[in-house]
Amino acid sequence: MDSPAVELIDLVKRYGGATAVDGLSMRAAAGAVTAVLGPNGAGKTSTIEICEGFRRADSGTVRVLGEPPATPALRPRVGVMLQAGGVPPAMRCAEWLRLVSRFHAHPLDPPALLARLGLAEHARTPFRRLSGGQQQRLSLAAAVIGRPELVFLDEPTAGLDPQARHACWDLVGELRAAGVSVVLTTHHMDEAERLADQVVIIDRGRVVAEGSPASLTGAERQLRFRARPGLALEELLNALPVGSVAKESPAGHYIIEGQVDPGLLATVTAWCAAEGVTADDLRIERRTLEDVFLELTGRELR
Ligand SMILES: Nc1ncnc2c1ncn2[C@@H]1O[C@H](COP(=O)(O)OP(=O)(O)OP(=O)(O)O)[C@@H](O)[C@H]1O
Repeated sequence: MDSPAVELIDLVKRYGGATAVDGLSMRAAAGAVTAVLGPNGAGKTSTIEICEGFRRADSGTVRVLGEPPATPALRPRVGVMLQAGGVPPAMRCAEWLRLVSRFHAHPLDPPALLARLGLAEHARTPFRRLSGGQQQRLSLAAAVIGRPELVFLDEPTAGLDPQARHACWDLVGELRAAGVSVVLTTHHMDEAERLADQVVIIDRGRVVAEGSPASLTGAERQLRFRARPGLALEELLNALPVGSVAKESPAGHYIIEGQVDPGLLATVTAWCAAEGVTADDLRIERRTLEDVFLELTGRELR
């Protein structure tokens, strides 16, 4: 097996008395996109910033491209996009990218990269005058300009408009195609499903699930529909085969799990008709990563 791009064993990070990362172990495969998911405060940024060498672990083993994280030789090999900051406020876009490019032996062309991320017309704009989404894009450009072997992207599409989000996804796809290892965090489950080869879900500083999006969501299908809230699901369940599950989550959104076949579909629609209920958006689909995420991490706010 190829050596992983990132390997963490029993990682622990404490802030005062609070344990943010609590014995976390994971591997990010080389040449793959690994998405680290978790609720607010789960420990994602702490973990990523330890890998980037910006924070120190209290205990555990961290290997980044086979090296301890703060090893100077890693700097040209690893690209980093922070959640915020890192760029001097008065620095103009093009100037910053040119400066960062000088730290690398074979950088991408700064003007071409600016154009690629829709920042060409802001080349002379100081960082502090960029919008939040434009600042994000400049940080993304700086992370990849050195043609790194491994890139850490902490919430790369947070606050981006749909066009910029797609540009970011395209860039991640190209990095992957070029054999670059990508480790990213995101709160967008659709983004993880679309981009990631491997998903690691963490909660309260520990890994609660990992695998490919398809292995996490499974092959089972569900029947979903929308209708007025509060339907008598116990009655519907009586009409369904034993072992079926019917739930309302959130209010007015219904999910039927079990042997989803023509018989089940007919039973549900007949029951709805008898109840005088129109089942809107009736569809059969696989569980989404968001379903799995909520099942594993719960619904309470963090
Ligand atoms: N510098 C710090 N000092 C004290 N506590 C911190 C510090 N950084 C993070 N924490 C705490 O550690 C926990 C994990 O934070 P972290 O930023 O790693 O989570 P996260 O999963 O990245 O969250 P989010 O999705 O909100 O970005 C949180 O409870 C947070 O309040």
